[in-house]
Amino acid sequence: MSDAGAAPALRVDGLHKAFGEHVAANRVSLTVQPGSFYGLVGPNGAGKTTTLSMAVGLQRPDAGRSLVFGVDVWRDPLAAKRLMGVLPDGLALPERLTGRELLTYLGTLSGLDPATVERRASELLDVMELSGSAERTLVIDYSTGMRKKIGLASALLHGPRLLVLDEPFEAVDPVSAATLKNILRRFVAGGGAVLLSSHVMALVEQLCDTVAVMAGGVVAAEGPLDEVRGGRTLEEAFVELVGADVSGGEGLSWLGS
Ligand SMILES: Nc1ncnc2c1ncn2[C@@H]1O[C@H](COP(=O)(O)OP(=O)(O)OP(=O)(O)O)[C@@H](O)[C@H]1O
Repeated sequence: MSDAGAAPALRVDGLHKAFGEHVAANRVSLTVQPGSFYGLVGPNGAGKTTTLSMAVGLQRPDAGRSLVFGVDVWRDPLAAKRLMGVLPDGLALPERLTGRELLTYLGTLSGLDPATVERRASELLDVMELSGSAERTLVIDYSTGMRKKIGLASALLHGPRLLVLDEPFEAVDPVSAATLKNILRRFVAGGGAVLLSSHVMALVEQLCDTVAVMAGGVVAAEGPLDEVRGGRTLEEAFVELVGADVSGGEGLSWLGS
């Protein structure tokens, strides 16, 4: 293992993935520093999920590598996984468990002692507002927002130093979103690094210090938020960078007639 103290929290280097003729991620390189809140934005189909899933070791790249605090995700997956917490897109959770049972199961699997698992599970369930009556609910009966919250609790349970979160705020109500934002800010203030993808520019502007804009499988811009915005809103910069046609649906004459 290399010196984890000196290395970036995440270094993605030339990650490439094609599905048949279609290149979903084209030699993508990104660097997330410790203590950084990093936002990955891009239109639908830009390659964000493909990039994140390769970066964390869930999808094997055709080329390139991913290092978590200097540890190669594909060469040393166990060491890399100890350092990161992941909230994948379309998270598949064991569903016939309650939230507490799920955390207990995952905490035990990750090698934590039972007392630590119980203490952390209780704290996480409280903070995520999944204690009380929600504790008796099976994950299969959770709403989408509750799934995101238990997914984030699962990602935090083993005390990672890097969080990689694919659309963590999707379908989360505003009160829960405020709670999640506070948890993530605290995590970053404590020296952790967060990489998240989102479609919500306002949220990325509010939370992130560094952003990357992806379009058509390539990184169109990466850098400090203010640099990428260049005096505009992130949304304006985004539209310009991805060359989007922001038409108002002029063809839809039957709408509103
Ligand atoms: N397993 C797969 N098989 C075939 N094509 C795929 C597969 N996964 C992704 N793609 C294609 O790769 C491209 C990038 O998809 P990806 O899900 O990475 O984009 P995204 O930026 O996360 O999009 P969204 O914001 O809509 O979630 C899309 O054109 C998608 O159809």
